[in-house]
Order: sequence, then C-alpha cells, then structure tokens
Amino acid sequence: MPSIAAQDAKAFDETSDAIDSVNALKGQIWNTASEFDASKDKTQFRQYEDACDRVKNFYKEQHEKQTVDFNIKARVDFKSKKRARMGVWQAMEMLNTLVDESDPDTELSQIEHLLQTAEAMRRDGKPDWMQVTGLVHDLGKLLFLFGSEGQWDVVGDTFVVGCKFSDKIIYPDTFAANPDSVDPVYSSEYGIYQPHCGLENVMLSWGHDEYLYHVLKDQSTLPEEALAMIRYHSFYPWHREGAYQHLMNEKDLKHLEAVKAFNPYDLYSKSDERVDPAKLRPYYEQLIAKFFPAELDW
Ligand SMILES: O[C@H]1[C@H](O)[C@@H](O)[C@H](O)[C@@H](O)[C@@H]1O
Ligand SMILES: [Fe+2]
Ligand SMILES: [Fe+2]
Repeated sequence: MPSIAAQDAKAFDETSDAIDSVNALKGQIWNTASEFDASKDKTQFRQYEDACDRVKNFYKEQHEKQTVDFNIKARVDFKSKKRARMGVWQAMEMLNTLVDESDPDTELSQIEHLLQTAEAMRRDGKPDWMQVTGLVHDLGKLLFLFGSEGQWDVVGDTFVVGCKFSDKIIYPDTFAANPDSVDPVYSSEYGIYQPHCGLENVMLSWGHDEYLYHVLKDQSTLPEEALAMIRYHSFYPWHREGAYQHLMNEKDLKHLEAVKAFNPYDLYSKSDERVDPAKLRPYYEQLIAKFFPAELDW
C-alpha cells in the first residue's frame, strides 16, 4: 500500500500532467478556423451590444434565473418525466413553431436552420455522422413545448453554474441579479468543483444542449465527438472565449476540437440561401435511419 503522502503526490502529478497538456494544446485548438469560417464576414454575427430588446431582455431573465437550485430541479424533472415518443423528422416539424428569442442572427424557422447547418456540412464533404449532428443539434429546443418555464431555460448561450459566473459570458453584468452571485461558495473561482475535474462533472446552465445530449446518448449510434458537439455547442464562453480552462481535463480538449469544427456551420450558415425541406427530406431520412431508431423517447 503506498503511503497517503505518496498517493497525494501521484494525484498531484496526474493533475499537473493534465494541466500541462491542456496548456500545450489549447492554444492550437482555440485558434483554429475552418475553411467555412474563413469565407464569412464574422462581423455580421453575434453582435450583442447592438442587439434588439428582445435579445437583451431574454438574457437578463436567463442570467437572473439560472441558479444551482433551478439546475438541480431541472435535472430531476427531466429524469422523472416522459414527454413524447416520435421520430427525428417529426420532431423537426414539431419544433418549427418556435421563434428563438435569444438569437440576434436569424428570423428563419428552426427546421430551416437545422437543414442549413447540415447542408453547409454536406457541401464541405463532412462525414455522415457530422451532417446528421448538424441536422438534429437544436432539437433540444422541443423542451419549450414540453413544459419549460419559458425560453430562458431552453435557448441561448450556456455557462457553468455552481462557481463564479465568467466575465466571458455575454452581458456579464446581468448576473448581479442572480442570487448565486453573492453565495460564498457558488461565487468562488472553483465553487463546488475541483481543479480540472472535467466538464462532464460540472453543471452547465440547463437548456436545449444538455437536454438533447441526455436524450440522444442512449438512443443513437452517434460517436462521442457528435455528442460533444450537441452538448457544448452553445457554450460560447468556453469554445469561443477560452473561459473555464481551470475545470477542463484531457477529454475536454478532444471535445473542444470537435465543437470548434462544428460551430462555424451552426453560426455562419444562418446567412446561406433558403432551403426546401420537402426536397431535402429523402436524403436526410436515409441519414437519420443510419443513426437513430424509427422512434425515440424525448
Ligand atoms: O441564440 C442562440 C441559439 O439560437 C442557439 O441555438 C444556441 O446554440 C446559441 O448558443 C444561442 O446563442
Ligand atoms: Fe443551439
Ligand atoms: Fe443552431
């Protein structure tokens, strides 16, 4: 039996190895841009300072209400309820009634956004699994039709709850109204978490990413990268701004790379040409059949 001191030293070495490799790789990953990224004028997107009141009010409410208590309750509710049973295309059609209040960049319907994302990936020759991930990535917004409290617990960028709210989140001042921001534990650097504990062990603000990840992880044959794309695609303070590095482990580096490859298709396809869902349906139905059962529990 190694002594406690030796075990501590080993644990410390492992943590510092993880930190070293996070540090070595992160610069490379955070700075990568894809071909698709390069062809778009980025100044047209995510201009939150100039956004309309609809968007600003949305985030004011979300940042006030996403507390640790709420997040625990949302996860318990998720596990204890049955919502619906249907296929992927039917879910896309059902989602179409939602107009996302958090989005300053598109007025198009959700089905069009999903198809635009997938089509942009298809044009760039991305693999089947990634195209289908693009196709489904926002289906978690169905939560809104399944009894969410509003849009604030469904859409918008995500962030970590249970530790200090990062100033890399858009409209950071609005967290002053969140009771967790004056809680001595929840407002500290690490809060309820351990250094480099890994993002799978932290609570991201509840919404469409987290919900869909939990729905699909056991009901699809999507690879790990695809599930990371779904789970973290709204986590802009992390994947775009480089926040929360003190909570990352090595697995998250791989996930970061996947999310960074996904993001430009989600964001910049919003300015692409309109698509015709009826025309595209046969192609995507055969992709859906490769990765999902005919019906899923939502
Ligand atoms: O407003 C958008 C929302 O429409 C997206 O679905 C989400 O992923 C983004 O992070 C958010 O900023
Ligand atoms: Fe999204
Ligand atoms: Fe999206």
